[in-house]
Amino acid sequence: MEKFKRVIAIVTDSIGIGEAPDAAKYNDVGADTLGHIGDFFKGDWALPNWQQLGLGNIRRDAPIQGVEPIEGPLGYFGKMYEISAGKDSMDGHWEMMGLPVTEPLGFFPKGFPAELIQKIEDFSGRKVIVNLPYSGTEVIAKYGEHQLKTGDLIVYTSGDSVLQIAANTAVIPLAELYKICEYARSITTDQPYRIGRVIARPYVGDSADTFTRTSDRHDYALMPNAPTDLDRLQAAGVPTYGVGKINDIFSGQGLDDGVHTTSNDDGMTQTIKAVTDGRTGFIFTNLVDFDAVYGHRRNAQGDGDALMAFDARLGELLAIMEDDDLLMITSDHGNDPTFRGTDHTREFVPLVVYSPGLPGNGDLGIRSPFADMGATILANFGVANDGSGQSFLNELN
Ligand SMILES: O=P(O)(O)O[C@@H]1C[C@H](O)[C@@H](CO)O1
Ligand SMILES: [Mn+2]
Ligand SMILES: [Mn+2]
Repeated sequence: MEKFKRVIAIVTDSIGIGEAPDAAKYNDVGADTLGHIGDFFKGDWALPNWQQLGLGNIRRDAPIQGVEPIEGPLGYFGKMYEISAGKDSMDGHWEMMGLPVTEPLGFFPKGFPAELIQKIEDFSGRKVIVNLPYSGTEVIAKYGEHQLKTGDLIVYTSGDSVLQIAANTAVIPLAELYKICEYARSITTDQPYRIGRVIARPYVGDSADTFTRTSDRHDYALMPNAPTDLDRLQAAGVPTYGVGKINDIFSGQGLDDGVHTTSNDDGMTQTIKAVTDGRTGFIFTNLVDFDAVYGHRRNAQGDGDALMAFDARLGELLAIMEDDDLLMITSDHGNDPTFRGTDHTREFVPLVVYSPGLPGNGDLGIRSPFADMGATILANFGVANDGSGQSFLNELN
């Protein structure tokens, strides 16, 4: 008999809480997404709902300005660090679900090999330009007008294992962009090109200062190369529901159902709706704006504002939770908006767990790998795990 009839896990994508133990390997020493956003606001910001659950209690030693530790938080608090080789969304989410990505994927800091580019050109009948690591907003600002004239494909990458294709839908219709991405995905699943994600990046606009990316982004992740905790839950008859890009990240594997979202706000609306609709089992939500709209744009103001907007919606969710609901809030990697470059940052991620039916005020300590989260969800539903994580269900007392 499960302890909780419904477990909700919300991933605040890219909200790290300080450099990870192996940050030096990624040249990310000093990264601290939440701490540096707090510094940017000089403490003049607040996340009252998340703080009352215990977010500020994770960092007693170096408090986040504006989100200090409190006496008697309502939830359980801790932080996790990952063992996956990459610091990307796919690695982080798969590891949460018991499948760390320890075998390094293809990274192309100097651009993709000519033979790979040639295949994409032959398939699409379009020339490929750029083929370098780039910020996705800067690359369309710089090459978008060229693309409008020529219909060339803008291919670029980043510090992650990603192959991104940006296309103005006025000259490359969305359906064609998806077809090209699906082809690119099909030729990049095995070494030496085993790439974590192919990402379709549609945008609109007729000049460099009006180009705007749309929410029709689509991430084509690798298929999980082994069962995840989602598969184990599904096989045990526990309903699994994905909100936001969860479905893309797992290529739908292990998910009964799901809903695409257009923003963090939509993501919280859909999560709250899943509760009011009476969905039970595991509800897995990703809120991507912190990463895609603010983190990669090094926009600390926007990131902080988005966190405060999330916190307000979190208050609505807390108000409708019942004693047999369990909520987990965590992240998949960092993306410090005050840090050099525009890539993710290798950080600890916060872990806050709450149920109205639990006394709270518990320290979950420092955990690794992220798979402890999935192991806890499996334990709640009485489903055997594969041993990659340790459940903390019994610490929720
Ligand atoms: O197009 P942008 O710069 O937003 O691309 C970022 C870089 C990451 O690899 C990718 C996935 O998170 O988004
Ligand atoms: Mn992410
Ligand atoms: Mn990202």
